[in-house]
Amino acid sequence: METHPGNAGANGLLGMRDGAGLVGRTPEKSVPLCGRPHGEPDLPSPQNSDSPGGQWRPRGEAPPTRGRSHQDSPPSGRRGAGEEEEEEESARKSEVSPQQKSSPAVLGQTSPPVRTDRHKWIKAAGGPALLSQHGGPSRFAHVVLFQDTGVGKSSIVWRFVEDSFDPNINPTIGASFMTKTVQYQNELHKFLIWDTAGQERFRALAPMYYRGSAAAIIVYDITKEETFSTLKNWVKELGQHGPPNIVVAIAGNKCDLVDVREVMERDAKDYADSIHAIFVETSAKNAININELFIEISRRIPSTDTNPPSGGKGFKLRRQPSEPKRSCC
Ligand SMILES: Nc1nc2c(ncn2[C@@H]2O[C@H](COP(=O)(O)OP(=O)(O)OP(=O)(O)O)[C@@H](O)[C@H]2O)c(=O)[nH]1
Repeated sequence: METHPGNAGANGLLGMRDGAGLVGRTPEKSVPLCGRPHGEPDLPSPQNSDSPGGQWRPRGEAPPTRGRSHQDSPPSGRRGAGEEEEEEESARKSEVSPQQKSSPAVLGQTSPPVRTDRHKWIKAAGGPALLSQHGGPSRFAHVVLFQDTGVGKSSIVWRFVEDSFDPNINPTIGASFMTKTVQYQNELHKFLIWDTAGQERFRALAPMYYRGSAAAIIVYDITKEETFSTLKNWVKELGQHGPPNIVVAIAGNKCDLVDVREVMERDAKDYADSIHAIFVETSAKNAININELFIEISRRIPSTDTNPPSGGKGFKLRRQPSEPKRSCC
């Protein structure tokens, strides 16, 4: 089991968060938006996944040791699976909590390497058929998150990887890196996630992160109209300078705060449709549509094998079964 937050500074120092867990079966259809119940959940939550190694803990229990930081260079392009393995091993050498993520002091901290139960876990997840030649997940996807500070990028990633939420999370410095492996159809997909800092002083670093990415999640805060405006600048930049076939996803975060909404869901959806982007309203706080967002990204990233993913056109969004029952939006 692995978990880990961290940061990268403008000087190229970066942190790593690492985790793995199972997300269940294939999404089936589209529609639902934040807070609307949409039938029975079709994806097991992290809590009820059977991930060996105790990746997911019961709610209320203290988080596992989390946070890894290591010193490295930002990505200069997509890397091979073998390099990713090395990257992970390197990252296991030190740890940092999410509360510490902006503290330069933690960047040099180290702790004993954390043992990974990757192979055991993969076997339990589905057997050798899911393994790639090198024994790891069969697909890797670099995903990067962008936007202004405070929209909830880190919280989304933290929710996805660790299924936790920290209301006092610190601003990201530079960027942080985390991983999570999910099952999609008959494969294990490993997400390698760059969470970039939203503060203006780190703006110039963005190209280093999106150049090597297969997908970009541009997050806005539904309670702040200006974040929806800046989102369009990111879309434009990605269109001009990003990888040609990068999958773009737009996430309207904080949909638990619907009472103070400034961005209409319909407007955002229409815009997303106009640029052929994935769209979803999320709540990192209430764990709404976070897994679904990543699963849809996984679905849209072109497969390199001869068996392209099958299934419907959309994906089914749902309220996470692990969440409180109160309505969101
Ligand atoms: N109500 C609510 N608050 C959220 C949600 N997601 C994040 N927040 C809060 O928004 C604030 C900013 O969250 P972050 O995840 O640090 O935002 P960020 O976009 O990563 O910010 P930078 O790291 O500075 O780029 C924190 O106080 C979070 O607790 C959400 O879904 N709902």
